[in-house]
Amino acid sequence: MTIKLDNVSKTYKDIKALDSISLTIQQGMFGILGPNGAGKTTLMRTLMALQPADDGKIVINGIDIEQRDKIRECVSYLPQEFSFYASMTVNDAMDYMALLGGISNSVTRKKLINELLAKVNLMKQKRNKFKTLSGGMKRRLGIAIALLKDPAVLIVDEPTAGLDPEERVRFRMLLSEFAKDRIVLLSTHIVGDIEHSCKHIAILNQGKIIFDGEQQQLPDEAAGKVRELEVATDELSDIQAKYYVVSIRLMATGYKVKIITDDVIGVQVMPNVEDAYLVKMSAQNKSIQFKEQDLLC
Ligand SMILES: Nc1ncnc2c1ncn2[C@@H]1O[C@H](COP(=O)(O)OP(=O)(O)OP(=O)(O)O)[C@@H](O)[C@H]1O
Repeated sequence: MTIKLDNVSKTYKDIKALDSISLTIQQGMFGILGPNGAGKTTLMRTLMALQPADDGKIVINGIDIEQRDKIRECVSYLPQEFSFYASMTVNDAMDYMALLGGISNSVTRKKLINELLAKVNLMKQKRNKFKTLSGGMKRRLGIAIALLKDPAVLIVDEPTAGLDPEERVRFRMLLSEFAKDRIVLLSTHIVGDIEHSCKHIAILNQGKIIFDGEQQQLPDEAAGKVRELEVATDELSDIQAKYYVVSIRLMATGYKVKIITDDVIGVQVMPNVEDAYLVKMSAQNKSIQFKEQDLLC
């Protein structure tokens, strides 16, 4: 079970959304991490054969991406915003999608639907209308629908967007379960989405792969570049202006600030995965500004 991309490029007018991407993705969970505009959606759409690349070669499980119908048979996609007919019940939604997918035998459909709803823990909600489901339940229904055709590849966009912490954990565990016998590709800009579930990750930035490997390599590569210092309240803005700030924690007096730098200042700390990701990004894109919600205040 493999996805192989070889020098894949895609340009929209003057924007190179994918720039000579080469990747090999094996069975299990694989994370594609990158900021907004990195090219993640373009990559996902290309892998689903929804749009062609301009250059390069993609082969999924031995099938060339040019064989679109065959590719669509083995690749399923769960979008970030999964929506359905509001008044349709969970069971009817599954039945409708199974019928559309060509499962004409009603006994086969019923058995499959029950199996999948049990797997995603939605049996109790079987007769509930879509509009009454929580965000997490909707996403779990989305997964059950995506699995109807038993795809070899499941692509999930921003897996935990809008979910509460408990649902996030449950959803990640569910995806890990489904990755035991298929490729589950997670596309996200949130490190936490892939941190505990994906052994292998690729970081995409401005259409280029800037890291491809085991997640645990990342902190090692960033070692020596992250430092922590305590600053008084009136010094904070100077530090923010001078350094690439990763996080800010409010202390009894002032703040504890984590920065990316080669300067010998404060104390050196071992980077976590998120710090290491930001070290990579800072090396690529010096002008990135972090939004306030990205910082721990
Ligand atoms: N149809 C299009 N026409 C023109 N430019 C596009 C089109 N689709 C995407 N782009 C541009 O290509 C680049 C990559 O976009 P893409 O949506 O693939 O990134 P992304 O990583 O998915 O971002 P986000 O997380 O914000 O969805 C961006 O600069 C975007 O503006």
